[in-house]
Amino acid sequence: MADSAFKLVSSNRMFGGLMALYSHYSSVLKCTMEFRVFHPPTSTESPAPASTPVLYYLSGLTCTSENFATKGYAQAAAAKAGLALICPDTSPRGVDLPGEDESYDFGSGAGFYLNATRDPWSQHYRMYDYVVDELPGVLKANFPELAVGSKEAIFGHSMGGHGALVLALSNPGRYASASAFAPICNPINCPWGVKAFTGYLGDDDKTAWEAYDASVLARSYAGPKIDVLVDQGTDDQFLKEHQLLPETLAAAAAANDQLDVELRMQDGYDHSYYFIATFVEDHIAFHAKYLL
Ligand SMILES: N[C@@H](CCC(=O)N[C@@H](CSC=O)C(=O)NCC(=O)O)C(=O)O
Repeated sequence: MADSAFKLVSSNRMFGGLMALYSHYSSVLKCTMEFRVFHPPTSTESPAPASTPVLYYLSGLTCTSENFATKGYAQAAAAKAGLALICPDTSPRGVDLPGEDESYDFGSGAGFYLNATRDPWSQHYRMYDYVVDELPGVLKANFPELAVGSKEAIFGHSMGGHGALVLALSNPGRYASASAFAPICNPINCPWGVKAFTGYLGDDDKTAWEAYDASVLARSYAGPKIDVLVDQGTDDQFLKEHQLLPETLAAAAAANDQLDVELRMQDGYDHSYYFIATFVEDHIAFHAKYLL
């Protein structure tokens, strides 16, 4: 086994809080993983047990935990609101599976926040369990001031928006709110999703895919009422390529009273971190309403 110790890799003071990078051995993914945490000033200055609400951010294809930390512009708003931002990586790393690094939309950097059932991927690619269970356990053990398990919300971008919506809708009551920037809303019907789900889950039983499709989950969601905010740029190349399908999610949610999805079409914005940075403050304020 690789070095299993939980470690602080680096830390920088930012807006009165701390932007930190950690590493640990994941027994779910069977590899060493990195994740970043923005600790707001309230949590570094007066760390009362379970007092700091936690907002998970799931990144998109090709990302690590770094993209959002360096290009998301979320820390000022999170510092002001007193929310901790948790940024996991997007896949297992360095596990050396054949074909893992051949394409940007499958394998490394493209874990799709699911539990693979097909060999060899099922040995390592279990990002759903990692984000829902293992990582919160690591946070709880190392940062007692974080309100893990009591005040949590989730958001993400593109593949990470898909992850945020799926995790929120398949764990009713766990996350106080969910939001997304340009999420993949109906992966069972888009090229990215079909490729990933075929590889990770196989195509013998496509009903198994539905557990990881936000639009399917939105139709049947029966948990406590949850509000969801989605921002989508109108000039997003992947929207035009029918990878994102926000209209399918909106239609599914419209038929379900337990779910309030606000889909905001943002004129002229693309799929990039410039778009995310523009609206991230709105998303932090949205989650703060439910977490504070
Ligand atoms: N072909 C491109 C596609 C990668 C890309 O655009 N990734 C997006 C997320 S797309 C859906 O999950 C991203 O966030 N990229 C990182 C960034 O910092 O912009 C490529 O390989 O670059």
